[in-house]
Amino acid sequence: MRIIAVGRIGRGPEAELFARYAGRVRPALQLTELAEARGSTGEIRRREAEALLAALPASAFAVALDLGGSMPDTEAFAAQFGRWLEAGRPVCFLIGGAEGLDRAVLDRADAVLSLGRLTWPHMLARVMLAEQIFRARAIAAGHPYHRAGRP
Ligand SMILES: C[S@@+](CC[C@H](N)C(=O)[O-])C[C@H]1O[C@@H](n2cnc3c(N)ncnc32)[C@H](O)[C@@H]1O
Repeated sequence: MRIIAVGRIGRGPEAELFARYAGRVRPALQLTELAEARGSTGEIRRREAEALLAALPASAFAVALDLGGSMPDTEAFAAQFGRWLEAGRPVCFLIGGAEGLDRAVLDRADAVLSLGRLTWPHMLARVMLAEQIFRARAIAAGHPYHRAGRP
């Protein structure tokens, strides 16, 4: 499984947090970073869309991260993610840059996932996604990391 994301995380707290969660995921969670494009808002979206789609394997099951996507709870996401993995296509999550994802990416996506109605910086979106992927795999494995329900 792979995250294909616009922007380079460099060093810093976001990189440390991403590594903390991504490093625990099995099978390994790969990261492909793409350069942020320049130009007008439309040009940025279009150029970043071209790069995202070029980095996406033709056989991939593409999951676009977008505010307009479905908003499953953690258990539903874990179940859905398990089915995507079992289907055998490489699962690739796509995260946009500051201007968001172009329509072309959303049209290619096999699923569109929202992390909630709040807009997050793209570097934090990648951290939150990595945590949820780790949590989903922990649920699938029966690992006690996820404590379901309220105390
Ligand atoms: C700063 S946001 C882009 C905001 C942009 N104005 C838009 O409406 O999409 C950068 C990227 O982070 C991801 N992102 C941020 N908040 C998100 C959320 N609540 N749900 C899903 N993805 C989110 C998306 O991939 C988005 O393209």
